[in-house]
Amino acid sequence: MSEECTHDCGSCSQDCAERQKTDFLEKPHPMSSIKKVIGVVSGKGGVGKSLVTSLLAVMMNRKGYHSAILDADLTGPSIPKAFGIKEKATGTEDALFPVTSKTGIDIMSLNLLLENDTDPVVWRGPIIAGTVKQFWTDVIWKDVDYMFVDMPPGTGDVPLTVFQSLPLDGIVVVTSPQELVSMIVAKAVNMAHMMDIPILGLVENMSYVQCPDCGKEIHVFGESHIDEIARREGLKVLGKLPIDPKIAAACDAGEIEDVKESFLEDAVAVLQTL
Ligand SMILES: Nc1ncnc2c1ncn2[C@@H]1O[C@H](COP(=O)(O)OP(=O)(O)OP(=O)(O)O)[C@@H](O)[C@H]1O
Repeated sequence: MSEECTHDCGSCSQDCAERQKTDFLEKPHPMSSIKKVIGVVSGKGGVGKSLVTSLLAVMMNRKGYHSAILDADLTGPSIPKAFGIKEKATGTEDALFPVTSKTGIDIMSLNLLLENDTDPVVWRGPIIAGTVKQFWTDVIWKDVDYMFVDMPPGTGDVPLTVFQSLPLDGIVVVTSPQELVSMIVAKAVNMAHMMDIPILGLVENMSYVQCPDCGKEIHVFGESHIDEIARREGLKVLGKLPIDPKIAAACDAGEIEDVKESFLEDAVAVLQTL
């Protein structure tokens, strides 16, 4: 503690031994039961974060765990479409109920509450962040083994709220080869360290294209550096997903649960150890 200490930790950045930890964690609905909460993050939009969130939920569900998805990407909620969910979420005066997919994955997303899927969400940051918190506090999540939180891209207001309000057991960082991977990964790593949240590992999406004739892997964005970066940061690589027209078609058709390829087996193995 410095001699000038005012005992007001809120206005001081010193990381001294006396520092009081501020706990912003929100309590889930009293009728909820959620064992593990995993955040899926990316440095920028469009790298396939929602796809990886969906595939992780599908694969864990296939292993016999009850999966759920909290879609915190409110301005680009793509989860319901990938699962082909057309119905709307219902609720009572003091609770909301998630919609269950055809294989039993519970999902809450803003698009399940909007009258039209195409309604834009022209809300300011604090309203968006408040809504995400409500998806945690006001939704009854029953007997969930693994909840996957599809985070908005970047390190802005909403990801920060999720990091502070939800008891995350770990995060998975999704990158693509054409990102400035090293810097983006370092940012995510630093943010997670600041928040004391374990990084489970990295997933590289759009890593390569597999030639349908000879099976050769073509690295359209150049050679991947993910292994080298992971080594440098002391992280695991949890999977490399190819660019696959079948995946895009499954997302568009709402049939993500029918994707059988097991690109993320290493991620599943790590999740099972939590
Ligand atoms: N490996 C892949 N092969 C084929 N299509 C893919 C692949 N990864 C993602 N896509 C397609 O790219 C689009 C964007 O993916 P996705 O919504 O998962 O990205 P995102 O990072 O969550 O984006 P945002 O940050 O904007 O929400 C989707 O239509 C998806 O089907």
